Amino acid sequence: MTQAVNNRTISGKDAAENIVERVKARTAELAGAGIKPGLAVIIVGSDPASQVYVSAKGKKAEECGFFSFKQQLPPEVAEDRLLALIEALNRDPAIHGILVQLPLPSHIDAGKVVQSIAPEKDVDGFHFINVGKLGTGETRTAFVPCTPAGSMILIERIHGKGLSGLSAVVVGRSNIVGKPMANLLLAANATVTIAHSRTSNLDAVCRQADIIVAAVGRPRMIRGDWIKQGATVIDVGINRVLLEGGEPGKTRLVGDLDFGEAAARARAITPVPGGVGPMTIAMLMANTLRAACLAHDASAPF
Ligand SMILES: Nc1nc(=O)c2c([nH]1)NC[C@@H]1CN(c3ccc(C(=O)N[C@@H](CCC(=O)O)C(=O)O)cc3)C=[N+]21
Repeated sequence: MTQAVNNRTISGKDAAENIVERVKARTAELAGAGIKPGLAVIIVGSDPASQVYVSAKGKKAEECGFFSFKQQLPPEVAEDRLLALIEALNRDPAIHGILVQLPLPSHIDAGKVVQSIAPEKDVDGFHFINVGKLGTGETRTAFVPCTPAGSMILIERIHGKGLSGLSAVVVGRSNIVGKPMANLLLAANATVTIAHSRTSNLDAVCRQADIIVAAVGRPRMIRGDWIKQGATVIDVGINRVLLEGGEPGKTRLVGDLDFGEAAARARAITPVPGGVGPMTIAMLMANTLRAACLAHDASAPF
């Protein structure tokens, strides 16, 4: 179901298509030089949402002209077997990007698994080397996590590349979204606040934001009247909720904000679905292309 779209809506779908077109064009050129970007996605267990995301990633990789490899592992797989698979992919010259779908079952140490991925194949940008590069401004060779990287491109669509003089509030402090998002905003010269569920006067903190990035994973957590008039709103939340008044068991996706409430005050706002989600997948393609280019000393468009 699509939301009412107005001229304040930032279409992540359109922006993602634009990136994917550029990835396809460069991939076609590389084919002439015998280079084919390769993406390996590992999924443990059969969580339905994870299955949907992983198949979307594989499909997009094929659409881009990549070599796409998916390894499905049973939920009870031993950590050692997963680490051995990653080790083999680290050595495989046909693979430029490795993604282990999160979350992992609790008997597996997700941190250990993520850190076992070769930093130059870490297209999720979760390895300490890439986290450190982002934090120190070494963005030429860093892999930036896909969701914040995609969110930043949507922000640039509204504000251009520099955010000097603007106040940005990131609500959420995860290693996957909140912290890297704050680093990207800081690198663009915004004045950045990282808020979270234990922030006092969260409403007042949000109200002073020229740019607000909501990444808490709680439906409608951020209210419309917490949005400063004319602010740019990036809704990273992907929450599946029961459809009120609909067939029992039917669900729909909502963000961390009430779209209607926030759209009434925002200058620009991302919808859910069709906002940050498609950008996450597009940036995974961009990162994989970049990994292949870096591996072959070829120039990358990103
Ligand atoms: N190692 C790892 N890397 C990830 O990047 C990663 C992960 N694990 N685990 C799960 C989260 C979630 N994630 C999404 C990607 C695309 C959409 C997306 O395209 N959403 C569509 C809607 C899809 C639908 O209808 O369900 C949209 O917002 O328009 C959503 C969520 C990547 N993740």
